[in-house]
Amino acid sequence: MGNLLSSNDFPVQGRTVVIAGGSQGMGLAAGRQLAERGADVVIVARDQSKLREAFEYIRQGAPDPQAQRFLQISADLTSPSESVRVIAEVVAWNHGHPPDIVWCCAGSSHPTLFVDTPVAEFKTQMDSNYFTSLYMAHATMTSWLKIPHKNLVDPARPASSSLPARHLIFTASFLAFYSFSGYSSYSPSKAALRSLSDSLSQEMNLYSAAHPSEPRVRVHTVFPATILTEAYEAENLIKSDLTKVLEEGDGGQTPELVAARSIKALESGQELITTDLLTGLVKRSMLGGSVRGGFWRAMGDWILACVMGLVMIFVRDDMDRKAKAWGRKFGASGMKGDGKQA
Ligand SMILES: NC(=O)C1=CN([C@@H]2O[C@H](COP(=O)(O)OP(=O)(O)OC[C@H]3O[C@@H](n4cnc5c(N)ncnc54)[C@H](OP(=O)(O)O)[C@@H]3O)[C@@H](O)[C@H]2O)C=CC1
Ligand SMILES: CCCCCCCCCCCCCCCC(=O)[C@@H](N)CO
Repeated sequence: MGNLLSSNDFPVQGRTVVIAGGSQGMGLAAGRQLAERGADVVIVARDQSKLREAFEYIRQGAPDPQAQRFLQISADLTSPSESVRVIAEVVAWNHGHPPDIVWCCAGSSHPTLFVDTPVAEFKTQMDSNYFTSLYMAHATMTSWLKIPHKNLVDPARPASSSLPARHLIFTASFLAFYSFSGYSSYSPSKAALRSLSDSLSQEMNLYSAAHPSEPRVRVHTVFPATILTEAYEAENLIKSDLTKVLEEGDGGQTPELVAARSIKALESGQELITTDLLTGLVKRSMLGGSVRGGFWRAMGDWILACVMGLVMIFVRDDMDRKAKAWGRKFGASGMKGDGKQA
């Protein structure tokens, strides 16, 4: 609430939101804030007891607990058939209607140096970060876009949809724009999400033109920097000291702040969303042909891109120097002291 009605591109009151990875961290914070805005919220994750706790926390945020509905579904989203089941359960629960908004927050990180990373982990990371989102996107898009022919020729339907748009939201990372030592198993999965997001958002033009009476589908990706969650504390236990030094310029944000800024950006219609200044700047050096959201925003991005194109040369150079100095001082493990991992 609190938004000018006319300028809100992301109305959620009375709408159904699915949050994949909604049982903790950023997904949980987003679920709670959307419930506070009047949405019906479905959370999906693997661990049942965390889901139960999260369900209660989200439900308690609802301003209208009589009217608003909530659902928890336990599923491992690295399996494509599980994503199909999740959407089918949501459709059945939602009186035969697909969800209006699907936000993919599931993911994990294993920030060890390349040769210190068990080789199986590279696939695990793609599964956990990229494929969980891709499978959810595929199941969701199928429910939205495979429209029965009879609906298309219904003369009672308006030629141009006045219904609010549907939204598919991915969660990537700062590291999708600029990666560095320690993130070789994680960053590629997040960069792939950005590429998927660009492909899908372009493809949606086809559907909005072919099915003008259906709600438009919008695709967004959020790129958080450090989020101060339990997962972040856990990743720091295996993270090399070198990686910690390289990222020490980023103080981190609470999951609540990341969720709040993401929702605000969605309300203002942004497609590639950053929630902190640093990532916003680095994004400008990497936008390429991604959607900017209007002429003036594009011009602002272009000016910042000139500046950031130069700044990133020095950012990279500085990190290269730090890595070399580290190697000379501590050897190749990336750890301080005798080079043995703690
Ligand atoms: N923390 C950070 O510093 C940053 C995180 N990110 C990204 O933001 C997102 C949220 O991060 P954060 O809040 O820290 O993460 P958390 O680990 O706190 O939460 C992850 C959520 O996803 C669920 N999940 C994980 N794997 C699966 C799976 N295979 N199937 C179903 N559910 C799954 C978890 O529940 P369960 O384990 O029970 O399944 C949990 O609900 C992630 O995609 C992360 O990569 C981006 C930038 C920085
Ligand atoms: C003006 C431009 C200056 C740029 C300086 C670069 C400073 C480094 C910021 C590092 C941020 C790292 C976030 C990682 C988040 C993440 O996804 C992981 N926590 C998951 O494992």
